Amino acid sequence: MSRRIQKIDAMEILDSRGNPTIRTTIVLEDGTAASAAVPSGASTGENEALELRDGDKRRYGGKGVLKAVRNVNETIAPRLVGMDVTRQQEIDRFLVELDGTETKKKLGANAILSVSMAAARAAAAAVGLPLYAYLGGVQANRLPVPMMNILNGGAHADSSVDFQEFMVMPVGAPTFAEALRYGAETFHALKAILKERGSATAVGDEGGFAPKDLRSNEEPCRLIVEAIERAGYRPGQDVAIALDPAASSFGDRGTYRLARSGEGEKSREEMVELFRDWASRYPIVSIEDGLGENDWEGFRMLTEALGDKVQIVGDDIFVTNPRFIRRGIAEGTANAVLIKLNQIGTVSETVDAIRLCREAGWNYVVSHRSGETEDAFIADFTVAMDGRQIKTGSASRSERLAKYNRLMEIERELGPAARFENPFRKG
Ligand SMILES: C=C(OP(=O)(O)O)C(=O)O
Ligand SMILES: [Mg+2]
Repeated sequence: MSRRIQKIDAMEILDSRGNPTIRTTIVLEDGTAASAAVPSGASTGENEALELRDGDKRRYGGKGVLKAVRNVNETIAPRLVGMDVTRQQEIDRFLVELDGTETKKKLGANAILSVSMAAARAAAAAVGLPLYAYLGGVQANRLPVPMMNILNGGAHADSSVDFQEFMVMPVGAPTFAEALRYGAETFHALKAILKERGSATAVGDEGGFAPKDLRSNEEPCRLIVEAIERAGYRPGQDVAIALDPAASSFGDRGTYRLARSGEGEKSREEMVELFRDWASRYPIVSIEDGLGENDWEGFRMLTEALGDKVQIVGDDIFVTNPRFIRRGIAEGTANAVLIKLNQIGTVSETVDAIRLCREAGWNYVVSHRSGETEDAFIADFTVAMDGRQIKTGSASRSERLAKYNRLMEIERELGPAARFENPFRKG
């Protein structure tokens, strides 16, 4: 059966914020067809690969992606037709070279990634394997612990907190499906607590609650501990807390302005002290982007202060780019990397970023974007990469549940071979 590419067809679709994004379908000579859709961030890192948008204000306020669609259909497609779709690295290298820019700004990282992901999916279908097994081989049998964002702030909601994400991690669950249940029950308990207080229970972009009446950035931690207990779990042992303040959105280079909560300005030293204090009082196991994307010194200080107890994750600072991750490893900037395929723009380069983490003994967390689609690629990708953590929103909003539900399906499919364990347990 021929695994050669016969046709590539991209189109504009909408993401979970109602903004345009791109979906590409690859059809092989043997008739196999597979599609992939690309997500989009709101609190993007300044060094991310470029998401090409039309800029025509008459369509979606300039956010259309027809140029990216055209780049796939008119520039990429004719050159890839006839190629063996299982040659992922060759396809990705070809796409990178065809673009020829550092940030993929010529063709657009959204255009390029849609082809790269669709190729992986078409190849998996052609060889008759689930995507996780195709990309990960026989060892791809570990399910990740979900990081479920149950309270939203910052760039993802009009709530009264500056910090973007307050997540629960069911680290004590025995299986992925049980972890999801612990997380969903904690989400429901938090809803009940917010209702009792008279707070709003509408949700933000990633499906976490977004109340406007919280008076500090710390209050969500207190409420979440209460929710964990009310759901019948032990804070820290069964369900822990992970944070993504996304600090670049409220400061950088050493000064942080906590305006929404009215907590005022903080230096990098004060931010590090805040996290040290919180980590001593709450069951916090992971802090992502506690400092801004250019505050390498602040990151290093936080890692020095807490890195032996808490996972320090770099998102905006590393942008899934091996160049920045290498610097981080050399300088002790963090001990983990957030992995987002569209920050770098091809499947192969994302795998390279993960390989670097593994070699350095760093953790890595595969992540959704705040503007998502129903595409569950990252669920399979996480299992393929033996990723032990996935961050993909709360237990509400179907674009987030598409990933969690796919992981339940994978766990069921793997049967007794499925593994699941607390990524922070020592020894
Ligand atoms: C998922 C995130 O948000 P966005 O997609 O808006 O960058 C994040 O900051 O980790
Ligand atoms: Mg982040």
